[in-house]
Amino acid sequence: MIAKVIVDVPANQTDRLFDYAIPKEWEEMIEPGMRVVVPFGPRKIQGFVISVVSESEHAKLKEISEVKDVTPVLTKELLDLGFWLTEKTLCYAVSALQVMLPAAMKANVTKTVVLGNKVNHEAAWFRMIENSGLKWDEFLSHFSHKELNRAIKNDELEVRYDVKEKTAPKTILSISAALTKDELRNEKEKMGNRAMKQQDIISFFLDNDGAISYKELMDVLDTTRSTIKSLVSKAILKEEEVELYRDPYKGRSFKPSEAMELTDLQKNAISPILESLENRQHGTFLIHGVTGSGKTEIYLQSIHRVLEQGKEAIVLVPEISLTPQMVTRFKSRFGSEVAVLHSGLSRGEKYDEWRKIHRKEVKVVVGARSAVFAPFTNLGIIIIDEEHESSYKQEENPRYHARDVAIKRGEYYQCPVVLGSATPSLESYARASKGVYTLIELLERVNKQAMPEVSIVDMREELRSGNRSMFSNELYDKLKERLEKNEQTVLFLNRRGYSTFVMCRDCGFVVECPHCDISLTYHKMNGKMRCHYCGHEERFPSQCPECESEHIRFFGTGTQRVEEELTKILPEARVVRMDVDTTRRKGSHEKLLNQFGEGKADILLGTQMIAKGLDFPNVTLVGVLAGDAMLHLPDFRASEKTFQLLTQVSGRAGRHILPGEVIVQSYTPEHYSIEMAADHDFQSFYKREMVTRKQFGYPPFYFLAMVNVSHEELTKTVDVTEKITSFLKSKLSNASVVLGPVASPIPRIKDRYRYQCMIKYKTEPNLNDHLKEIQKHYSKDISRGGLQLTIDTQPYMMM
Ligand SMILES: Nc1ncnc2c1ncn2[C@@H]1O[C@H](COP(=O)(O)OP(=O)(O)OP(=O)(O)O)[C@@H](O)[C@H]1O
Ligand SMILES: [Zn+2]
Ligand SMILES: [Zn+2]
Repeated sequence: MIAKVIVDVPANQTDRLFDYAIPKEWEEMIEPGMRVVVPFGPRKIQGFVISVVSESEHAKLKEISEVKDVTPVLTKELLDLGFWLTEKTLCYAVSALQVMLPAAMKANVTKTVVLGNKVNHEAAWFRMIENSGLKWDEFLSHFSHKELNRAIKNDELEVRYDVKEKTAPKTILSISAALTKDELRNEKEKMGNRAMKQQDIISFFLDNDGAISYKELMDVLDTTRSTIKSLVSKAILKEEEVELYRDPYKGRSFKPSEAMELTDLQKNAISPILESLENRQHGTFLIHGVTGSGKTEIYLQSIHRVLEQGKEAIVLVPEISLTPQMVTRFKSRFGSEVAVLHSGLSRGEKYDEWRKIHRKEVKVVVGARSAVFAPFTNLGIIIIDEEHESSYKQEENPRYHARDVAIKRGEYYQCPVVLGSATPSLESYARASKGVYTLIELLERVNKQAMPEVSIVDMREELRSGNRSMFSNELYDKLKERLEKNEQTVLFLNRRGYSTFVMCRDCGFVVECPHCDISLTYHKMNGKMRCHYCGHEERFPSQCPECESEHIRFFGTGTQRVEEELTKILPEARVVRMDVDTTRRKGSHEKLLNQFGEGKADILLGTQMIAKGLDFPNVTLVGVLAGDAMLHLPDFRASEKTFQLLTQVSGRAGRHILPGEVIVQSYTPEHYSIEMAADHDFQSFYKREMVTRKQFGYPPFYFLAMVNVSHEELTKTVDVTEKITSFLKSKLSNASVVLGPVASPIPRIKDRYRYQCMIKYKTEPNLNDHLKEIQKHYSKDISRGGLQLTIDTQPYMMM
């Protein structure tokens, strides 16, 4: 028998099926979707079996050297999905297959440079490599890529690959009874009144079933390892390795929650979803539900129905709203049926959660983007909460959008896909308006609480009237009022585009990264300036490098500075600060939130990560310090993002009995995205923004594709982008627009220049073929490492 295998070498030349002979002893065993190790040139690499056939057109085949799995890790459905992804996102098949598996299952290939067939004693590396070879990275720290390539071509050097598994399941030595209960009773009687300690242990196994670890048994019975061992040696008990799951939620109990009686609005909203479930028919539903309208309860009750049908559910939640609060809502409703997948888990923990799904030990998975690939085989529903979030798009290969994958899987399983948001993306809302998706509206909050009152403060006015602080008078007064009334405030600072850059007050010089064209950010913690793109660090200069003035200062408003100012103007306020710095440690996110939730703080100050999902009854004021910070990003979605963010943040106030109030500070208060967010007016925003999109030819009126080129040499970068642009212009119809070559908004990162070419089109049936041709044409330049080319068929990052 022959296995057709996709090998783990992401390169143009290897992006196809290779035939391998299956050794006799494995013929029964090998199935599509299993991982194998195969010889490939001089090395051994990992691969995926795609199909098993009886004949090959090639005469002499190498044999598979190792089988890594006992059961397939990818089902037929997922294998097909992988090839669909490959077509759609123009990635290598192996990247598409790999993205569906936890990182721990990726082969860890170590590369070693060893001597080739032609020995060159003169070469500078000869002595260093002679005996055992040199690790790839080490070699390249001494010699250049060019030298390496030349030597490989001349057969003087070779690269050896070794496959190593990254994470093995964790096991623990456990004890269980080796005999039936009757036999155990017999053994115990035989002991008479000797060996009482051993009899205690036997009694324990008479009362309990299953296995228990040595440690636990020793603790419970206050006995010793040797006492237990003696029973093992008499074959009364037996030892076995039991797989242990690294459960990140271990030891925490979740109060069980009951389904709530749905409001009439919720009942209307859920009914088309339930109908789709009963009819076993796929449909995509967009729930446009204002913040606090009870969308989550609808998700929970839909899932409940799915479980009753004996099926499984996937719930996608953006990484930053995958808060302990969110997880608790699912765990307390569905208990141990729930697996959680998010980036806060260690590699091993993710692997364990994945295996629970793979072995059908859970029926619900709650997770970030990649959870859309959960290896269920009887899916009943896929839910995407906060569907507008751009984190559902993966920004590395394969550049997929979780929404597309969800719909593809929903079609396969003939099950509903539910998208939910208070601020749907323009793309989804347009599709719902056209009837491609079913629109479900939920425009009132549960219990009809009013939407919070939003007032916009013009910060230019504040400045004119002499207030130089980052708090407007109005926000200050309201903060003080909340302190007096013992109510809580959420203060939101959008740090993106608002970080602390360093500038000379005399000449206006801004300190930039020497490798990337962006300014360095000042970090108070260590007094250094740091580049957010490449990590480059510098000491804070004592004088301006340009004019030597001593008036060089940091500007902008990081959360640290806000906190400092708060303690100055409101010394009695207890502040919890949540940002990347304070939540780096595992569990700190949860701890800070609990602290706030238990009323141990008056103000929760934070970045994006506090913008959504949080639900605290005592929060009556939300302050947005810089409402327009995102508005001026070079991104056609800037207004949409601003609207979404302001709406989400405002949604944190007055969700329960106490009414809420929101203050948005802005330097451009008249911008429609700010005004309409303040009015909670999604419809008007949608209409207004659609006009702009139509006018400038952006989604959802046009499709986009983006080609990004980067190289260390500027001329090469421009030259390649130029060629690509004119190639596409010659191939595409006149109705399509090809823009470029232009420098990317960040024109240089890590010493590499960046140019782009953007394609706007309505129909281009052959676009992907043309793009593939480009990929193929430059594949040599790419594999030599000089040129980077990324093609995105659905771009979200314009930078
Ligand atoms: N039928 C119901 N009866 C009583 N309370 C409800 C009901 N449905 C939801 N709630 C409560 O209303 C609050 C808001 O609901 P939920 O969090 O589900 O809204 P949401 O639309 O998901 O909000 P957001 O988009 O802002 O996160 C929650 O505290 C929830 O427990
Ligand atoms: Zn200066
Ligand atoms: Zn840099």
